Amino acid sequence: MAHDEPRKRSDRRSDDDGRTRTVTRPLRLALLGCGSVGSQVVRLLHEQADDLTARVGAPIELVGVAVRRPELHRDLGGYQVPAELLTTDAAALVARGDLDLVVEVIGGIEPARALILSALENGASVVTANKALLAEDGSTLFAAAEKAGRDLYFEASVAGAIPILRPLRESLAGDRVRRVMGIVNGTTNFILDKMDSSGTGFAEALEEAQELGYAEADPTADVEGYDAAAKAAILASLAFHTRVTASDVYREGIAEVSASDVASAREMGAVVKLLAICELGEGRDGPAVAARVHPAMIPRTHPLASVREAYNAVFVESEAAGQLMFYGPGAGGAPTASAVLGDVVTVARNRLADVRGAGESAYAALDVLPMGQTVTRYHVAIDVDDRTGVLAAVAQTFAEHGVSIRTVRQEGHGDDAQLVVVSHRATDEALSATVAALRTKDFVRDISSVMRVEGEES
Ligand SMILES: NC(=O)c1ccc[n+]([C@@H]2O[C@H](COP(=O)([O-])OP(=O)(O)OC[C@H]3O[C@@H](n4cnc5c(N)ncnc54)[C@H](O)[C@@H]3O)[C@@H](O)[C@H]2O)c1
Ligand SMILES: N[C@@H](CCO)C(=O)O
Ligand code: NA
Repeated sequence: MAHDEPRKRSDRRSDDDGRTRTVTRPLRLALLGCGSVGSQVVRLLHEQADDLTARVGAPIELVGVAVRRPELHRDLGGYQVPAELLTTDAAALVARGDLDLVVEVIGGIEPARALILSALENGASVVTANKALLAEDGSTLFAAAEKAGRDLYFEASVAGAIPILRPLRESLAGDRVRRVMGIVNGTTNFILDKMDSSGTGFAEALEEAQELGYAEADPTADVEGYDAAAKAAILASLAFHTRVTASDVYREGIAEVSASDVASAREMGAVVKLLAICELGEGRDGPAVAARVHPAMIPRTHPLASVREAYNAVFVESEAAGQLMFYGPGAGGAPTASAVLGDVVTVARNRLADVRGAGESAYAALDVLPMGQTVTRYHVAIDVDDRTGVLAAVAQTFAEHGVSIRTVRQEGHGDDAQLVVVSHRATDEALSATVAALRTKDFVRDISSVMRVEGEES
């Protein structure tokens, strides 16, 4: 059904006493996918129907649920999904033409992308939790929403229940964001927290995360930083009004983080976290965006250091507001469904009022800095010969690459001698060249730990 002419959403009627009242028809919602998140969306829509009606101004009617195996979805926590609502034909459901809202919680690129595009073309607004799709091809979705005059909301796609995209899109729309630094993957935070609190190695901590159901059987997306990189792309796009895709984000996972890295961090009053960092840097032609995901040491006094277990948090620094911290559960069916429902209410209100919320904001169109040009600091633990002049030679190597040293300390003596150097800020290119040069020196026996340091200015 063409949606060029808005369907009539309410009628003005006169009561017997002559007062007019508004009769509003229900808003029709279709759900795509009924797994961890989708099943909780159905539950909340059902259990909170009266409150949602009051908040939106019209009832939200669930008119279809696309699933792969209907026999698995009849009973959702005691609520019987009417059999006639379940369908295995998601494409037909989104194309039926009378939908107001479509919630996509299937995940992945296809068929999610085709279904979202069809939903928008057929006149529905869309709410999605799909970080992978938004980070790969958000601009296609935004353009389709713009063309259709409909909304595209996705709060659940980054840090689950934590309100962070709405603050960036709306609350901070009058400010100038400088940096967004977050722990946006619960699985890896659980593993690193375990390594920190118990001294175990990566493999053992991963096994425990898998036993407790935090990590998937194939943990690649979390452990190698792909999940966090997708979220970083979404955060950077919103914070800096620039299109940033997952492939623009520099990415290193946590598989190489060793028990001795964690112990070394502890020695200097720091903790290792997998950080997603989106910030403004200096490009050749002015300000540019830098977006990266990698393990880093942060001081234990930093707000992000207190984020334990599988929790998420996002630390935002902006010009006028200063420092803001958003903290909470970054995953799980019900917490993620909370974020989805929040978007559903907003989008439903907009449909009733025949207005749109904020669309894509990419007007700044900043360049994205390569990792080599990004400014950071390094912590380097160097196993060295314990003799006169070695410390001076190490310092000389840093100086030759234009990298200034902030602190240096010696651990152990003789065969166990180690120099632990923390640099001042320099480009990643200069810092990695320094480490490469150190590796060639005859007095260097091994470089046992190299890690970036974040959370302090100098
Ligand atoms: N689970 C979380 O904690 C969490 C947190 C934030 C965001 N998300 C995002 O939410 C989305 C859903 O995640 P989930 O954890 O609920 O996944 P899930 O695997 O539990 O559920 C997805 C469901 O979609 C179904 N499905 C697959 N293809 C389909 C198709 N063609 N038609 C109909 N149904 C189909 C699957 O059978 C499955 O039941 C993903 O984009 C994910 O990244 C999840
Ligand atoms: N796998 C993610 C949750 C979904 O984004 C995590 O571990 O945080
Ligand atoms: Na969120």
